[in-house]
Amino acid sequence: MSSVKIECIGSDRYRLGESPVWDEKENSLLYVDITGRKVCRWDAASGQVQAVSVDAPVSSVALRKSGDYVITLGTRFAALKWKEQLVTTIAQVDRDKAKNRFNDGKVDPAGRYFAGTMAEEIRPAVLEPRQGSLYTLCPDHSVVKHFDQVDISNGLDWSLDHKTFFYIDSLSYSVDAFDYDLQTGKIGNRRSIYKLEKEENIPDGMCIDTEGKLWVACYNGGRVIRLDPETGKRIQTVRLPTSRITSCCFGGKDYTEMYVTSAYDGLDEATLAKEPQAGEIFKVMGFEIFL
Ligand SMILES: O=C(O)[C@H](O)[C@@H](O)[C@H](O)[C@H](O)CO
Ligand SMILES: [Zn+2]
Repeated sequence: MSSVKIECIGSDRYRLGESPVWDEKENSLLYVDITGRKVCRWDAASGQVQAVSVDAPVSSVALRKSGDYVITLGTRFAALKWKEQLVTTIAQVDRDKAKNRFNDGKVDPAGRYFAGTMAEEIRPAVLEPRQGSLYTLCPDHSVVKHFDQVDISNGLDWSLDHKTFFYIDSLSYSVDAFDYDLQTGKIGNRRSIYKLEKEENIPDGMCIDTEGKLWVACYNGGRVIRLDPETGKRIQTVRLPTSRITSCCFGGKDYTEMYVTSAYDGLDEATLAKEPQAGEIFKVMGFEIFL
């Protein structure tokens, strides 16, 4: 039996909340609203949210040693100076695909920013297929392309021993693994480790816990699921009060809380009435693994 407790942080709702990242030094949660074109920062102590508006869909945010951030903005990797609200382009991808944008991204244990792209959605999860690619922004600002033919590049993370890279292309309904070489940043030997069940719907963002198990946000599935990458089995389900669950990360004191983002973009009036919490950011507490 699961005894988790779910709260929402603040009362703000986001069109397409994504990319939660815990900033330990600042005791804050960073996240984005992709279609709302905002990078947000929730201060855990005060409960206040600050936001920086940007001029294109912003799909992920990563912490920099300097204290500022790198973001994926449209088809660009860009630096964001928070106080100055200043955005400067670092690199651009998919120049031949005018309608593409970046989607989820995350930094590997050696400081490489992995992020993938996708075509513009006509409505959520409906788009021209195979237009996306997976890229890495290296610390020297060079960009590496790993592969193309991606539908919706989404959740990603690394195993605790850094030897495996986990990756989701949403419309494959699969969580995949690759061998990972931390020295070179190269990936290889792709295989599926879990196929989502019908009611779990579309796999979106993901994170890994201290036991090396994966947590996958289920878009249109109203839940996060915990997977054992060794056995390929689902070992826990945590239901959230809204259907469009987009991503998750651990954070808070000692990293015992999980922050979960959600979206309300594309929901019709009737669903919105039934799901008044669509688009909120949730905090999940009371995980058995930390008790
Ligand atoms: O949150 C994201 O990663 C995408 O930007 C969203 O658009 C949804 O995931 C997608 O619609 C369903 O897969
Ligand atoms: Zn996503």
